[in-house]
Amino acid sequence: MLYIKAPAKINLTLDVLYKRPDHYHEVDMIMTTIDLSDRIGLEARQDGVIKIISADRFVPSDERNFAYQAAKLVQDTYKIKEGVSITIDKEIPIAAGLAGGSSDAAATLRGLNELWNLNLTIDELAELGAQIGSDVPFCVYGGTARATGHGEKIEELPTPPNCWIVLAKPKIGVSTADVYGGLRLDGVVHPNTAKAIEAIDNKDYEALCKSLGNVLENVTLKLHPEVSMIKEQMYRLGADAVLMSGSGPTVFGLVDSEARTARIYNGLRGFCDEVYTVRLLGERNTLA
Ligand SMILES: C[C@](O)(CO)[C@H](O)COP(=O)(O)OP(=O)(O)OC[C@H]1O[C@@H](n2ccc(N)nc2=O)[C@H](O)[C@@H]1O
Ligand SMILES: Nc1ncnc2c1ncn2[C@@H]1O[C@H](COP(=O)(O)OP(=O)(O)OP(=O)(O)O)[C@@H](O)[C@H]1O
Repeated sequence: MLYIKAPAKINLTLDVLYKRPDHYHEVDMIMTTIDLSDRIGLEARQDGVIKIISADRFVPSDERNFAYQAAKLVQDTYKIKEGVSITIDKEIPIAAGLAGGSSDAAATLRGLNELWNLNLTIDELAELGAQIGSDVPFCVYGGTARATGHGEKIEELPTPPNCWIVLAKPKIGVSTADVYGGLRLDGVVHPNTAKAIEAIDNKDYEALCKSLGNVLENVTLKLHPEVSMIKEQMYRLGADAVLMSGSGPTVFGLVDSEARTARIYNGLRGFCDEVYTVRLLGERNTLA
């Protein structure tokens, strides 16, 4: 069995520039991987079948699974006769704004490149990934990056200043399409992406904290007031900066002291089931 780690991402910034004539929005965002990961196991099979195995009953076991779609895309594109059993050990909360399904697809692409001896470059894997979902190319590379276009154009960035990250996910799932659909661009406050990149370049933690921003936040906050409540609690408990990731509903807080991280974690556990303390995973992926 070949095992590949599939880490979650958070959006340090998420700006939307305009609505495109296709069903996408033009975005400009900074994403970074965190050490909360699913584990993907790949085992070759000779019968041509793609089989998804997961103990988590919320993970689809058919062609709706992004890892399945990744394997099918590779089979069809490169006329592969072999099949694969894909085991998904799920740690990343589902429909959380943490790109769990996208990361599973990306890990499957990287793994199949090895299992089926495809010799594709990481750029070619990312291009394939864009056919599955907007977040998949970033997940193929990992690390930290600026993503533009509908999310598929990736420019590597240095690792952000070191800190702890507390994640809290309220008990609701959010549809990304609904959140983009509810966005009204007139009057939105755009994050300053250039300033955030400068803060990352300079490893300036305080400047990074000041430049976080996500234009989708207000849409999700209006739909789900419990997200606002978690944001307020995180601030009250002492996080240096607090933001919703992606289309939500997961909220993350940046903290530069271990003691404060523990206090925030313990304080949030009181009223939120899914709370995690994680670190940034600075490194970019090499091929699996
Ligand atoms: C919110 C983010 O997770 C931030 O990283 C991404 O922008 C969304 O990435 P994703 O979940 O991989 O999104 P996709 O599966 O490609 O698209 C789901 C739906 O979200 C909307 N969508 C997505 C990306 C984008 N740039 N504009 C959009 O309007 C579209 O309605 C699309 O049909
Ligand atoms: N491998 C997978 N793991 C989890 N969910 C999956 C997977 N494949 C498909 N899905 C479906 O995708 C939907 C979104 O789940 P996912 O966890 O990827 O959302 P997300 O983290 O909010 O994504 P993003 O941050 O990219 O918008 C779920 O409703 C789920 O049924």
